[in-house]
Amino acid sequence: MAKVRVHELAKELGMPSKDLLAYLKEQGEFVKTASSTIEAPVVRKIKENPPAGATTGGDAPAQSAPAAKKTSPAPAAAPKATAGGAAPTPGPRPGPKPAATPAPAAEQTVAEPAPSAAPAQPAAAAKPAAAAAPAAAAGTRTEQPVAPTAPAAREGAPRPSAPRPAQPAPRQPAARGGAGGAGRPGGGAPRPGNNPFSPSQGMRSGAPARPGNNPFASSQGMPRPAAARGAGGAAGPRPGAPRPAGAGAAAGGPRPGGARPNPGMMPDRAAVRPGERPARGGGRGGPGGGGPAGGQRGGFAGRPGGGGRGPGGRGGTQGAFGRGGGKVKGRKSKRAKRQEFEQMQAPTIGGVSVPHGDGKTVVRVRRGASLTDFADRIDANPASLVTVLFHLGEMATATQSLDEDTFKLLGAELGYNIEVVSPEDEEKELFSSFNIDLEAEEAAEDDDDLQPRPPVVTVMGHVDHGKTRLLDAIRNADVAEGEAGGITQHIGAYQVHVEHEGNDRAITFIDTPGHEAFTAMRARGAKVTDIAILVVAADDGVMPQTIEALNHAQAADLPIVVAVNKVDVEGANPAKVRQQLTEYNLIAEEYGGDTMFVDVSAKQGQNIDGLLEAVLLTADAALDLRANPDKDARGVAIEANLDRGRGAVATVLVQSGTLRVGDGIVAGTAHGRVRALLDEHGNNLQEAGPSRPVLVMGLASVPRAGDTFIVAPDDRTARQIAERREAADRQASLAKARKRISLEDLNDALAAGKVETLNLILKGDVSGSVEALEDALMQIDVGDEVELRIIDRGVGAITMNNINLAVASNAVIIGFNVRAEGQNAEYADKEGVEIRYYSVIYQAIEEIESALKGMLKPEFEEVELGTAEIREIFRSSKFGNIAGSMVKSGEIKRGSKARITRNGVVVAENIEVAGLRRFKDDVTEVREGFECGINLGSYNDLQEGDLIATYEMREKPRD
Ligand SMILES: Nc1nc2c(ncn2[C@@H]2O[C@H](COP(=O)(O)OP(=O)(O)OP(=O)(O)O)[C@@H](O)[C@H]2O)c(=O)[nH]1
Repeated sequence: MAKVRVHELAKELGMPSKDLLAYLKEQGEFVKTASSTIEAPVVRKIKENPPAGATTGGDAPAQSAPAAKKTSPAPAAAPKATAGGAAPTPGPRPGPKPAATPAPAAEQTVAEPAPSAAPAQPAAAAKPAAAAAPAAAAGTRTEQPVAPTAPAAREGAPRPSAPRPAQPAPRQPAARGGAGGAGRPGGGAPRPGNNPFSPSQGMRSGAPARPGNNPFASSQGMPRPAAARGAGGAAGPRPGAPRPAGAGAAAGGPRPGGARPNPGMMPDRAAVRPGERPARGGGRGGPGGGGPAGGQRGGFAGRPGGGGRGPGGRGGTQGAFGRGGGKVKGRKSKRAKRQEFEQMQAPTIGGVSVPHGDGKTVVRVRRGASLTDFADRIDANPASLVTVLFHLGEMATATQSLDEDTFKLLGAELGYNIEVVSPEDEEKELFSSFNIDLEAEEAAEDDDDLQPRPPVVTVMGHVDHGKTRLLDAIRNADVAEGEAGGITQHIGAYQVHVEHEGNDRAITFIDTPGHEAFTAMRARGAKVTDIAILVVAADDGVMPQTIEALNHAQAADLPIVVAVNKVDVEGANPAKVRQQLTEYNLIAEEYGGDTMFVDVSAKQGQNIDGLLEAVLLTADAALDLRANPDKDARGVAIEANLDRGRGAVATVLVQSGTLRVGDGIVAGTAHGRVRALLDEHGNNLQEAGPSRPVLVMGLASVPRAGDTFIVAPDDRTARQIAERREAADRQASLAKARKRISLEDLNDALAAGKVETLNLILKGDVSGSVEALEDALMQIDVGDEVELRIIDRGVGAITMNNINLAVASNAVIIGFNVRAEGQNAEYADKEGVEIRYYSVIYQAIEEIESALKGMLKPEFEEVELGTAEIREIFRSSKFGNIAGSMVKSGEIKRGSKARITRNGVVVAENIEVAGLRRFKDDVTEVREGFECGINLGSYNDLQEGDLIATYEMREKPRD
């Protein structure tokens, strides 16, 4: 959901922005100006509880409840204040269950009684209150009585956000359609109709509906709550529905679950709340439902040769409703193109020639493969497969990744048994061909083999909240080793030692802050991190990337420790951070949750040991961190680069086993023999055990961040594994590198073959920058006319191979901090290969973006030059009809294009002004207010009163 700004909300509430701003500031929200954004949960709260001065906004029950609260805060707030000690207790982290700090309750409701009640809080009374706090916090909103005893409170409301799943509200299908009114009756069943894209319609009417690759399906992408999907009738009881689905009824009365936070408070879920959005019937049906019919009628209503100007000419759904006649853009809209496509008859399978299997032939494709990949395997034309798939009721472009179901469907039709192989399976197969079975190896380990290992931690959070500073501070707090500030090398990860409960404990930190790197590694299947530290600046609060990081960490099932940073800054409000995060299911221990929040100042090095202790406590409580050190090492490459003096160097994290100097190792497509191991202090190590990050020297090439590594039984095996991986990568890289054109769009399939492509080869000094550059380039949006393909990428100098590939595929090479030297440069020159060198990523992106824009076909727009009204028709045997006209506006130019309208209706267009005369003289132009004779060449259907408008097409600059 888009964030709401202060002035927008103020408008909605019918009050001046500055009053709302003041109110928000009073409430402790981080807003500065009227255009500051407000978090969704806060918006909701404000709407439910509008401040004094609001004239509208807030639904009925919400308004009445807060009104009661506002006028008589005592009943709600007083018990809480006395029972709970309502003041936040910022500062150093209190004990695991400290005297309760039910800050949210205090803040959200009435601030005044809190401070006075706080200091005198006896510890004994605080304990039960601590557990009751969240319930109390939320309960004040609806004046629901709060159970005074701790156990009851725990059961009823263990944590403010957690109860979502605890209160399943069975959906009542009947209520949905009826109450909503707008809901399509019987939304659960596919509507019989003309949707050619429905897998359950058309040629294969028997095929069951299933999630697929239909770009129009609303249910694709991230799984969404059942309520969000159109055909949700089948969803049954929906856990977490805070109010009954009979929304009509629920909207009026107080919410049954009102005492708890509900999903509506979560910004990302607010959009799918059941009561607010009538269910769409059948995801696929939605936008396309009226499409074909509308498109056709629109087309017929328009002039022949539709798509031109004139009434109904546009041929879109507008035409279907009798509107139309608007200006036609230079390009057809996606919708128009789609409708055009819909109007085409679905091609029959006999119409295209595709090789058929015998029903048993097994074809293996990689997960994420496209029709092009499959076409390669069976020696077919990808465009034909697009057609076949279309015929089966699925739309996909030739380069779009298909899911397994779609491949199965296609395979069944063509007589192939298509097996989709995941990268993990591929890896397993590869290893097993060398008699290496990592799973069996692990399964054979028993408890005696496993030794405790240090946790591996990643620091995430919003920009500028202090991630880097915190990592620095932690590095410097390496007290046990007495090497404060002694980490001399950046190797991508480091280990610190702390004294914990009398033991020396190590913690490994990944030194690349941010969830992007973390997720990129995860995407490659590398599970590196055990615990995430979520850094939130206490003076800024929860920000968009805080939530993003949180989601990424939760998606990876990582326990989270929250570092509330910058507590030294004036105006820091650590309690507020705790309160904000409750909305996202991170409940501080102080509030009865199980997440440790630690107030720190990275800048002043304050309470870093507290944070490290929290990491260890969380690791011990939530994880079983053990590994077998007595075997060949297995792990992940964290970072790698090409070093001038040392060759390829890679920082790897050993995950199990022990890595030793002299080991034969293969990491991704790189292999070699470990020549030296260095730690973060630059010390030479002979070996590295589980959770130890080390810099490895001796690899022949540079692995990618996130590549897994293993110690191979011998050098030859290592080399062969690397080569096999490289070959597989090469095969997959072309298809994978293709920039996908908007999923919604099927034009690319139609236009396949016509698409202009910019092929790039990226080379850089460090794998990280090559990846960053590639990601950034893939995000360049240049519309659908140009395709950007990264056909190869790698670390190191620009080689002869790169240049040959560039020659073969007409590609441009981008050298990021690397060059083609000596004869390679000459060769590139000779072959006419363009190599562009950059050392600043943004410059590279900018230039490529403009290059792409330059490649775009010019867009033209029509510019009207002038109009003239025909006053008299002169017939000439030599020239045909001459229109004696008066120029009404602009000027009429010889040679320009003309359009004739009669009573407002276009009767002809694209006619050339062949001759122009003033009296007896031929002229090139005649201006407004003058009479002239216009000759329109062979076009003679002219009448007095017709309007001749002249225009020309001018190239439109791209923005
Ligand atoms: N006062 C104060 N300033 C801090 C603290 N921690 C970080 N800062 C400052 O906040 C700014 C941002 O800190 P960084 O560590 O660069 O933040 P980051 O999260 O790594 O930022 P990105 O790398 O841009 O994502 C710097 O100016 C730091 O000096 C702190 O505890 N107190």
